Amino acid sequence: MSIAAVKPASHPPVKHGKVGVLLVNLGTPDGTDYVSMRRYLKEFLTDRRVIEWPRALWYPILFGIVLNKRPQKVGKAYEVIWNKEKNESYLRTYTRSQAELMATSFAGHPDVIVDWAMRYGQPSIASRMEHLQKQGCERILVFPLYPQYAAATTATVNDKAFEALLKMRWQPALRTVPPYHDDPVYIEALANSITTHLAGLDWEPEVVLASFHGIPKSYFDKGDPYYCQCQKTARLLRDRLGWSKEKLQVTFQSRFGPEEWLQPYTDKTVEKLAQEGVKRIAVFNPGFVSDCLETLEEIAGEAGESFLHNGGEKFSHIPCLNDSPEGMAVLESVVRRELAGWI
Ligand SMILES: C=CC1=C(C)c2cc3[nH]c(cc4nc(cc5[nH]c(cc1n2)c(C)c5CCC(=O)O)C(CCC(=O)O)=C4C)c(C)c3C=C
Ligand SMILES: [Fe+2]
Ligand SMILES: [Fe+2]
Repeated sequence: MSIAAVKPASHPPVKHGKVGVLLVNLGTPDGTDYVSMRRYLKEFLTDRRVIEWPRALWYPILFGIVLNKRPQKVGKAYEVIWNKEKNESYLRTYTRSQAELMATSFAGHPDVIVDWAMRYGQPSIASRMEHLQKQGCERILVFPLYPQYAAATTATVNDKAFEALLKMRWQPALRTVPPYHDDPVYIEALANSITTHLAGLDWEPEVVLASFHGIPKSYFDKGDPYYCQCQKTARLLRDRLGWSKEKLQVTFQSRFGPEEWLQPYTDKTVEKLAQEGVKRIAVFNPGFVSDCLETLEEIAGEAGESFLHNGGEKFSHIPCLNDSPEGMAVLESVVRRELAGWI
């Protein structure tokens, strides 16, 4: 007997048989004003995967000091790098564009639906998971947009995705994308973006810094593989480019709070290189899929100023892969591999 024969005429139409792909990046405030910034930072900094301190110790500092002062300070920094045309941060602009371009590349697979979400702020992971499920996705691939795994980034995205299933009667099957820090397609795309960018300059850098976002050293001591994966990305890039450890140096940026973070620090290294007489450097951010506050303001802006202020002469920031054809080739090759058996 066929299904059609047993389904009563009154049965509501049910969408099914689709596969969802959900690209997820870190997050972004809705605006640069105090209220939007505070809402965003509160969601971010109450995440136990981000700040692992005991709540009794952290909350008085967070609610007493950080959430009173930081929204204004960081809001001003966001204003400098805000995408005025779209009235949103570039992280949001690039993430949406990546999802749209990926959807185009899956045009030959009408059963695949590509969407995007943010871990903090809007659109939330839960809202997009629910939307995918309602469109008939019985399988969803969640892609935390971080080449190197960290509990503070990858794991918290995955936690949220699984949390969204808690509220669903008809749960889709869920897959999560593993880190791709050593994927040859990713290494090749980075190498090409570096060489293309440097070929466009009328000077050659003495040193190129691969600046990754930092994490507290204590997270590494507890077993986070992030540091090792950053080092492996850099080693593979050195091999590919034929560069020495002195030419391509790894640093860690964006320290937050009083703890020791992964070293060497980007800001201190930039200062030191200039003071030691290095005149020309370039910096790129291999751990960031898209340009954002941390790359545009902290590196292209602040680090550049600091290098020139301390005696350096030439500074260049190499953009992230963003929604470039090379960047999309990386994301698409990872997604196609992880969808194996589903499409
Ligand atoms: C203890 C705090 C933080 C950890 C650990 C951390 C890890 C981490 N973050 C990224 C990527 C991004 N972080 C961004 C902004 C940002 N990060 C923190 C704190 C920690 N990050 C804060 C408080 C902020 C907000 C800005 C500020 O107040 O300084 C962003 C930018 C978002 C944007 O909208 O532009 C990204 C991206 C990684 C990859 C990482 C660990 C590996
Ligand atoms: Fe961060
Ligand atoms: Fe920062």
